[in-house]
Amino acid sequence: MEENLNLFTSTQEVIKEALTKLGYENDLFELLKEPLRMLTVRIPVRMDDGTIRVFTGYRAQHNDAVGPTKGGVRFHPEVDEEEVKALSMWMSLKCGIVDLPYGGGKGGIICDPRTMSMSEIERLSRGYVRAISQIVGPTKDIPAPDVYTNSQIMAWMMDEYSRLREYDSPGFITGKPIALGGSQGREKATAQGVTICIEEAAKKKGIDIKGARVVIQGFGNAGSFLAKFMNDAGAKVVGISDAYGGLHDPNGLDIDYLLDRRDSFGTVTTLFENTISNHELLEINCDILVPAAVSNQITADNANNIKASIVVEAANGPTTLEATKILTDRGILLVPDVLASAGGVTVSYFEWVQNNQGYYWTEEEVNEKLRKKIVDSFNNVYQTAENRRINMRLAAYMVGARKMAEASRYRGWV
Ligand SMILES: NC(=O)C1=CN([C@@H]2O[C@H](COP(=O)(O)OP(=O)(O)OC[C@H]3O[C@@H](n4cnc5c(N)ncnc54)[C@H](O)[C@@H]3O)[C@@H](O)[C@H]2O)C=CC1
Ligand SMILES: O=C(O)CCC(=O)C(=O)O
Repeated sequence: MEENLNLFTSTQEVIKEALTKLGYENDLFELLKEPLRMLTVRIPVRMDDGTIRVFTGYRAQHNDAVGPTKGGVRFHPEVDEEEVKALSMWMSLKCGIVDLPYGGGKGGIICDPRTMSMSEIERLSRGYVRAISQIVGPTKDIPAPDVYTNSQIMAWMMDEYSRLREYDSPGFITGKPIALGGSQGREKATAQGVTICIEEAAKKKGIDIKGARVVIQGFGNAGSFLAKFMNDAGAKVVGISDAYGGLHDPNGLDIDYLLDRRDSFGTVTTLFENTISNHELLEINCDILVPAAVSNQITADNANNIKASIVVEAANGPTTLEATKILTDRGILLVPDVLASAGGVTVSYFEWVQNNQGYYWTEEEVNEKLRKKIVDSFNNVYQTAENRRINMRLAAYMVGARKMAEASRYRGWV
């Protein structure tokens, strides 16, 4: 039988199983099986050569029973409607796992910013905000960065939204530059969260981070800061990659050099000749493997060849359900995306709180609060998995769905 690579239907499958295990009736699954709202927009952009290109964008709002929806915006040529829907559902689960007063949302635009000028990207970002402005806002739905979007893009989006509303609205979006109300620690937050999950998982597996061999797929916001944190902690980062290929050195790569040379899209391997493929990278001998790029990377085809004892999903959706089963059966500890990558949205929440109160915290305060959230969430999910004898993904979905389910019930929606 063909493996299911559809992120939306495979997410529905696990949500159904989690709700059943939590003892909920099918009406709740009917409510949560897809986003409450899905907006598709067409965004005309004048390109630098004078022509007009019309881009397709999406914003999905999965469930707002707990509070406003929250989640990043992705600029990538492979964005599609079903992926955005699944990403919004994962955001609901993430917010539930780290106990934030949010539901899940997510956005995306089909485009390749690597081939666009800065001013084209700015016009596209502003056009997207105008197109979705009716359904977003600081108390409705709060966007943030994701693949190929960054703090500069958040700044343009915030400026456009503030102009439309005619008042300054820093709480409309998170992941902003510090000068515009961004939070200390947000840029590194996703990698911080992943690092804390690695530390907790390593304790469970009796692995010492110092000297552990680490492979990271993706060298963007999540992957590159993670490489730095692992390197600083004394781990040996033996493999990294970007969209164009990977680098492997069993003696450990020079991470500071690579960080210095990477571009703003997380590309670095194009500077080297002896590269390996992303497929080969995942199968390198190592202790800890971190997919930190795109979805459907560990599948039934390669799950049996993974050498790591711990897989921590910094990316959204990097492992299929069949591969999850194979890895779990092989005794590999898989820390799922909805837990491992929740550091980003956690500090985004802190940023929104700071914007709302107009009072800003130090990086130490942010990091301390982040650590507590992620350690507690890891242990909650781990314990649920142990008690129920289920894998960490299903346990995470159970933990993540509970509050949203209760809130939907209290509101009388089901
Ligand atoms: N930035 C954030 O705060 C958060 C990001 N994530 C997830 O982490 C993952 C990476 O996101 P960011 O680091 O923010 O993005 P980024 O845009 O900063 O970096 C993306 C990296 O992935 C590489 N890449 C792109 N396409 C690839 C492909 N087909 N194969 C292999 N590598 C490829 C790029 O070359 C780059 O190194 C995504 O799945 C994202 O959804 C999850 C939670 C929060
Ligand atoms: O920071 C946020 O609000 C959302 C980050 C995000 O898109 C994600 O966790 O996938």
